[in-house]
Amino acid sequence: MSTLVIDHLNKSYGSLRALRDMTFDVRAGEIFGFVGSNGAGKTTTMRIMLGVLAADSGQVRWDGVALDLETRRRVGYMPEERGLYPKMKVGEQLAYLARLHGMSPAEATAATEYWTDRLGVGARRGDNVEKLSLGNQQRVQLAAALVHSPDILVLDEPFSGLDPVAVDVMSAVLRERADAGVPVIFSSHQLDLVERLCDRVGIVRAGQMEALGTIEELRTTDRPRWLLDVAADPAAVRAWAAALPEATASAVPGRPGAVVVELADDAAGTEQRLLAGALELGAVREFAPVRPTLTDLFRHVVSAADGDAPPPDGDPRPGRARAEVAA
Ligand SMILES: Nc1ncnc2c1ncn2[C@@H]1O[C@H](COP(=O)(O)OP(=O)(O)OP(=O)(O)O)[C@@H](O)[C@H]1O
Repeated sequence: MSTLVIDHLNKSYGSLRALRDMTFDVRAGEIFGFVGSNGAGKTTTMRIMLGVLAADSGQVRWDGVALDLETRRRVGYMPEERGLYPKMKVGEQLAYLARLHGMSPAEATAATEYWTDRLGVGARRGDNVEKLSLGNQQRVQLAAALVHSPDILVLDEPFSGLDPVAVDVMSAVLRERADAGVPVIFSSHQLDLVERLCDRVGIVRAGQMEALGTIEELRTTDRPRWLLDVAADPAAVRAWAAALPEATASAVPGRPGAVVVELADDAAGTEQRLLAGALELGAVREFAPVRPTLTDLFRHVVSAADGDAPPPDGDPRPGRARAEVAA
């Protein structure tokens, strides 16, 4: 099984450093979610992966070998700027793209029919692309990325503008391709979707990979947070929580008897002592770990940001979440 390795990519546009040692990998059979704020460098990275843009330094390898023209023909790419010919018929266009990738006319026709049907635009094969709604054009664009049975999938915001049914179809297709051993990477700002779909996630900021890992790894913290809802005088609960040693407490809006306590460490039994302390105040209505969502993690990573400006060299960026640091 082959891994796609993005190895220390650097890229500047004039004086703007768009990528700074961008490093991660996408493994065969996984769906990798590539997230980051606007201008963080996702499209630049993907364009370099496709060879439509050259890196200043660094390399993209597949199966241990630098991506060459031949390997790039085996990539299914969905560019952010999209790339369909508006005045060409959907079916003809897809068959043409399949032929460009070396399929026979019969194979190209069969693949075109399969993917347009699968993506719900089979009835539009005879229409010019420009006649389709934006969402349907997007489905055709995904068909264009898939029609030649690629060994690698690189998709720039494939879900933007899709209705929920199309999102489900697209999600199922990506999972199916990954299950067939294809490394799949896509960028998205729809973090709930990324959280649901991806095996691993990379959060990019200012051209650099800031946090990398499974959602589970990224959510794991050495400062666990617990929600406590106690049937007692809210002021007493808050005072008790504020006085806890080595912990930070915050109120929960709309829930007077509840507090969220962030523990200083995850030493065994700490949370049980917390619970025991709360029980001395009154009956505990709820006691549960508070786990960050991908959106929380994203905010945390990106909150250190000041627009697109890269951090100064050596800046430790307090609080950065990094489950796995790419070598
Ligand atoms: N052709 C270009 N010339 C000059 N600057 C560019 C060019 N392309 C991108 N940039 C800049 O490089 C940085 C990275 O842009 P990129 O498009 O890779 O970000 P992105 O993460 O894909 O953003 P978005 O989520 O908004 O699509 C941005 O500051 C952008 O303005």
